[in-house]
Amino acid sequence: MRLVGLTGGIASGKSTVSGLFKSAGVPVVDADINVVQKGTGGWKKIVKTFGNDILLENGEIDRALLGQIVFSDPAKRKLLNRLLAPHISCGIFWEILKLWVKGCTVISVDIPLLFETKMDRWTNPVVVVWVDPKTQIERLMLRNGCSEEQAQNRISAQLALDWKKSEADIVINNSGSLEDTKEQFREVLEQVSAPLTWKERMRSRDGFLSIVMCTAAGVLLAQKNLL
Ligand SMILES: CC(C)(COP(=O)(O)OP(=O)(O)OC[C@H]1O[C@@H](n2cnc3c(N)ncnc32)[C@H](O)[C@@H]1O)[C@@H](O)C(=O)NCCC(=O)NCCS
Ligand SMILES: Nc1ncnc2c1ncn2[C@@H]1O[C@H](COP(=O)(O)OP(=O)(O)OP(=O)(O)O)[C@@H](O)[C@H]1O
Repeated sequence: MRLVGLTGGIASGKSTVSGLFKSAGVPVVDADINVVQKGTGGWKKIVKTFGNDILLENGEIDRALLGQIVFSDPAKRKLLNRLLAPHISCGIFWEILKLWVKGCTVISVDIPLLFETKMDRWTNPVVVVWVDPKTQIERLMLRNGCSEEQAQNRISAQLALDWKKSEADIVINNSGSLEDTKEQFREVLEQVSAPLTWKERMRSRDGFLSIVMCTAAGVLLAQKNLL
């Protein structure tokens, strides 16, 4: 099984490229999916830590408010990351397991903080969706309807996109048109669809064992309230 690590910077185009993978029939696991949904372990920890004021009337997390808090306060962001880390890795693990049981041989895993959380060890290849800084900030401001300062705060909350680019196995430059990106994607799809070499198989086996161990450790620590 090949786990493609899909990452990039905020608003660099990960979801756009995820969409291309899905259209090509490659399943995508989204790291963020349901992690703060009402009633989940992640939701409970957020309410316990940030209080009931973080909830909307329907009991869901007020994402806009939580985003404002954590993207303007690095200590609170670090705390949120620590609270959610075991739930995120656990969620990714189960999604991969379900797809593996179904017989999927190539799975794309969309993890915005792939390098920050060191999950790049699990995946091969690592695909970084890169965008030039000016376009990134313009797209982020447009999509989120936020100021330049707010957009910059969110960009600064992650490792530099140019550094991620330098660590990538494959780079998709999403600074141009959607058609440009689709053109690059066609080549990427060919590369990731190629059978794994022996070296890659060993690496993915080690990666899979790391996922199992990290998830088990995370769940155990979370149960003992050590996280
Ligand atoms: C803070 C939250 C509520 C903001 O929600 P909102 O709907 O405004 O943004 P959304 O979830 O679409 O995230 C947009 C992008 O922000 C970036 N981002 C999200 N969380 C973080 C974080 N903790 N640190 C740095 N960047 C982040 C990612 O690039 C992500 O793709 C939400 O992002 C969240 O719950 N984050 C914590 C989960 C997490 O760490 N996700 C990354 C998993 S690898
Ligand atoms: N090539 C492109 N041309 C024009 N607009 C684009 C292009 N690619 C993405 N966009 C737009 O830029 C914004 C960010 O793209 P996308 O949501 O795919 O990024 P992301 O990396 O998944 O973002 P996030 O990290 O915030 O989840 C969206 O509004 C999207 O429609």
